[in-house]
Amino acid sequence: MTLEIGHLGPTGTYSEAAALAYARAKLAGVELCLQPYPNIAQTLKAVAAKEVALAIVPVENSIEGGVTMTADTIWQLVANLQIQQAIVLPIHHALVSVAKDLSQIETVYSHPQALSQCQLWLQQHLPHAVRIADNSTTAALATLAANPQSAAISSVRAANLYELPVLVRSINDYPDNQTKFWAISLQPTIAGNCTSVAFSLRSNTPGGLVTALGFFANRGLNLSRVESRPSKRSLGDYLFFIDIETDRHNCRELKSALADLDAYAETVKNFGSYDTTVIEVI
Ligand SMILES: O=C(O)C(=O)C[C@]1(C(=O)O)C=C[C@@H](O)C=C1
Repeated sequence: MTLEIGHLGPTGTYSEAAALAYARAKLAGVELCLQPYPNIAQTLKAVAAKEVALAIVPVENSIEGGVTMTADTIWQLVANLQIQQAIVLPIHHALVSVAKDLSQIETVYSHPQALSQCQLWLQQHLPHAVRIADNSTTAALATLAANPQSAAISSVRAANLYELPVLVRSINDYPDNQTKFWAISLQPTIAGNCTSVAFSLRSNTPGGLVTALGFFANRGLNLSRVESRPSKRSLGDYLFFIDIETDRHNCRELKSALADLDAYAETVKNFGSYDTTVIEVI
C-alpha cells in the first residue's frame, strides 16, 4: 500500500526534507507518494479532506517563533487533526543564484520565515535588494536560471535539485537554527511525551488565562509552550496554544486537567499526544 504524504511545495522545501526524514525514521519499508501543495493551509486541508493520509507542516522556528498559518489553520479546520510526531530539523539557509557576485542581485525571494531568519545577513550584504515573500523557499527556484539579478534563500539540497549554484552558504543570522514540524493525520493519538491543545476563553476577564493554565500547574503538569494567536473576532481577543509535558505517569492528571479546561473554556481542541524526533543532518 502507498502512503500519500502532503507537504509544502514545490519540491526541495524544508517541509519535504522533514517528510523524507520522518519516513526514514518511522516508516521504513512503506511505499511513499509525496504530494506538494502550494501553501501550508492547503496541505492541512488535504489531510482533512482525506486527499492524503499525512501532512508534514512547519510549526515553530528557533529564531522566528511560531508559523502562524499552521496554528490558524489547525484551529479553523473542523476535522479533528491529530499530531502523530514532531520532527526537529536543522535549518541552514543558502543564497542561491546564477549571479556572478552579490553586486548583481536586485531581488531576493523566499518564504517569510526564511527572509526573517536571514534579515541581519541581508541587511549587511544586500541592503538594497528588494525582498519578496513567496509561498515557500523553493517557489522561485524554477525562474532563477534565466535571471542573474534574482536570488532565493533556500537549502543547499534544493539548489542541487534545481541544478542551481550556491552563491553563499550558511546565511542564517544564528547558526543553531532549527524548525519543528508536525506529522499530522486523522488517526487519534493518545501516548507521547508532549500533548498539544488550543483553547478560547468565554470572556476577557481578569485571571481568565491564569485559571485555565492553573488546571495544569495545580496538578504538577509542566507546559513547554504557550502561544497566543488573534481569534480574528475582535482586537485583543485571543486563542491560546499550549504544549504539555506528558508521560505514562501523569496521564490521570492530564485527563482531569483537560476535563476542567473543557468545562471552563469556550472551545478546546486537543491535537493529541506524540513524541519528538530530532534530525541532526538533512
Ligand atoms: O519554505 C519551506 O521550505 C518550508 O518548508 C517552510 C519553512 C517555514 O514555514 O518555516 C520551513 C522551514 C524554514 O524555517 C523556512 C520555511
